[in-house]
Amino acid sequence: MKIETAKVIVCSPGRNFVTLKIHTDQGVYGIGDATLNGREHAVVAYLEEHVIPCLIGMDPRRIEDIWQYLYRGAYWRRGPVTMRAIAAVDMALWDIKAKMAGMPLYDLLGGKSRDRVMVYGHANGSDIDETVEAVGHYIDMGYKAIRAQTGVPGIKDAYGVGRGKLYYEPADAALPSVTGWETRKALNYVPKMFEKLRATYGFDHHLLHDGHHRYTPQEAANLGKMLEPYQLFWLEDCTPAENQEAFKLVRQHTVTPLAVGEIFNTIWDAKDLIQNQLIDYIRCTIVGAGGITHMRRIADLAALYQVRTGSHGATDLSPVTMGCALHFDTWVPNFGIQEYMRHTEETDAVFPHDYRFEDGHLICGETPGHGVDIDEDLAAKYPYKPAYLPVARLEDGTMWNW
Ligand SMILES: O=C(O)[C@@H](O)[C@@H](O)[C@H](O)[C@H](O)CO
Ligand SMILES: [Mg+2]
Repeated sequence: MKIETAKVIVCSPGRNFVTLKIHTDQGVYGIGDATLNGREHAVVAYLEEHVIPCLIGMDPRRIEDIWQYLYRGAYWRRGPVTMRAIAAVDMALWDIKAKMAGMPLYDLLGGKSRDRVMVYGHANGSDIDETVEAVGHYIDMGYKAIRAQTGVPGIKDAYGVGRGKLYYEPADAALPSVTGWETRKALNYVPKMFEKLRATYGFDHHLLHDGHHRYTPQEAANLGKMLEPYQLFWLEDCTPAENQEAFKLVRQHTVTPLAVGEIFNTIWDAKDLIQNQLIDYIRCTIVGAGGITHMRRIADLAALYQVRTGSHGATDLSPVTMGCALHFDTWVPNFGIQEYMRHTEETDAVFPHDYRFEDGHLICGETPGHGVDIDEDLAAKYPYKPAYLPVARLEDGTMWNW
């Protein structure tokens, strides 16, 4: 069996997506997600110029060997561009293998460990009252777990506050928009939001919060400690994780569960955090961390240390990643939770899929493969539009972490 052709499809049905489609000489094709929000064309070039020419003629059944070839063979290994390109190839090859086997991907991975996958949605508002109302909207939609983010008085465009009710798209401008940040103001306001949320809705629902890399380790420890009475499911990205050691300081001061990893792209980014049990959930994604092949390694390492998966699932991860993630989540023994920021109807039309939302959970389909396809004719109607993620500056103009 041979890879006959492969092509990259770039489209923008509501937001930009990069999709790799691999055709084999047996008439079966597979697709993979290669979207890197705000840097899409870097991955397009990597795939078209440096990966696809090597793939032609390879045996698509040799998923592991192709993964090792693309990882070790690049010499310049790791990084978000390289690993997203490898992920797209990997997803497409697993899609092909499952189609050839006539089984849904979760079956090929080892079968179901659960029938459905608990997800969390994004509730946000310009202030505490608006966010409390938004959380109520998610509870009414049946969510068991809800992330809550609020605007903060005195901070321009604080992280996580969307423009619409259900959809939130941070990549909002043809050049990076400038947002503000001031940690002290956030530390004085965020705990009040969770106090109001628990007072309003009690403790029956999981509440989550994303620190989005904004705090120093000491500030993150302070926030984690202040949130303890509200029993969060997790505090995410509480401090930048390049220095994995930093989480020791946070862990010493708080029992609020910690989650990190959406910007990680290999197991090496997470190894010390997991082995030293500095986190409770690993947020790596199939598109961000080298595909299903590498995500299995990350999940298996995490399982040794009782760390559970909590994969990133923002709108900038295409339905192809969501489809693969749901099959993975249905199989993986140490599953925690799956983020699910709903895609727009335009996006869902370009990427027909068989997963469905029900009672606060997602259920993957039974179609052979990962259950997601791309309508190329419809995709062509949505040309790429440059869109950057914002940047963040402190009040004195210092560049900060968006
Ligand atoms: O946890 C999350 O969902 C966020 O961190 C993301 O929405 C993140 O801001 C975007 O994926 C960036 O493209
Ligand atoms: Mg996040």
